[in-house]
Amino acid sequence: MARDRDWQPAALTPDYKTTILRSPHAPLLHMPTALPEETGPVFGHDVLQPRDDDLILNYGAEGQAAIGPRILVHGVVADQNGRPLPDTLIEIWQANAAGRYRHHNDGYLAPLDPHFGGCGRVMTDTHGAYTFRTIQPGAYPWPNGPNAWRPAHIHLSILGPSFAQRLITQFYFEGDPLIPLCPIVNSLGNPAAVDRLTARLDMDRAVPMDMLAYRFDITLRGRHQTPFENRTAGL
Ligand SMILES: O=C(O)c1ccc(O)c(O)c1
Repeated sequence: MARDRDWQPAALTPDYKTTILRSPHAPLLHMPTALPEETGPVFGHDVLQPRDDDLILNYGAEGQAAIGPRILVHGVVADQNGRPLPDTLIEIWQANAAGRYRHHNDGYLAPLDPHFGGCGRVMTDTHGAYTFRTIQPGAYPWPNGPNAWRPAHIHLSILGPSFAQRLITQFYFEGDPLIPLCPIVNSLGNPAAVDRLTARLDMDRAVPMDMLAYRFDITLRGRHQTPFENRTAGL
């Protein structure tokens, strides 16, 4: 099924300032893929380490949990026909509870957490389902305007069976008042597309006395497809 480019964020959205310089200024070229991109490399369960799906514990010293609200995130990855996709690699990266990334380019004054790395990986199971544990990220300021703040979000990369099959996106948390103020969110022209990037509180999967749960389903292509992050929408 062809990608619906009107559903995806436009590459040039001037309110999101970095798109002005980096969006394509010439018409896109169609580059058909060939066997090398369509057949590999194949990622298997052997790429995962035991705590890759547990961002609460996978970075700190043994037994030291990261600081912040503990959450479980889960969902199903499905294709354009709603068929669940097993053995799909999901990579995760995010800021810590204070809104700071463990990255040398992040100069925000909020502290790093010595026990939080902010990266993880998980494979979908035979039912296309995934689950990981993490810390709810904080909102953070960014240099898009005098007082611009990103809503709390978690980045995901979903890799299909070959390199050319990749969806990179970021999801938000239901009820966050910063969502409608964000120019990156608003580069999605359609409220239904914003809805597709909003994880829902899921009390059925919350773990009593431990953590809340959020559900975020991912659909590749089709009418209800999960939108890309703006910076990859041109791909
Ligand atoms: O592309 C950017 O400029 C940009 C800035 C801040 C973010 O949180 C982000 O996801 C992208």
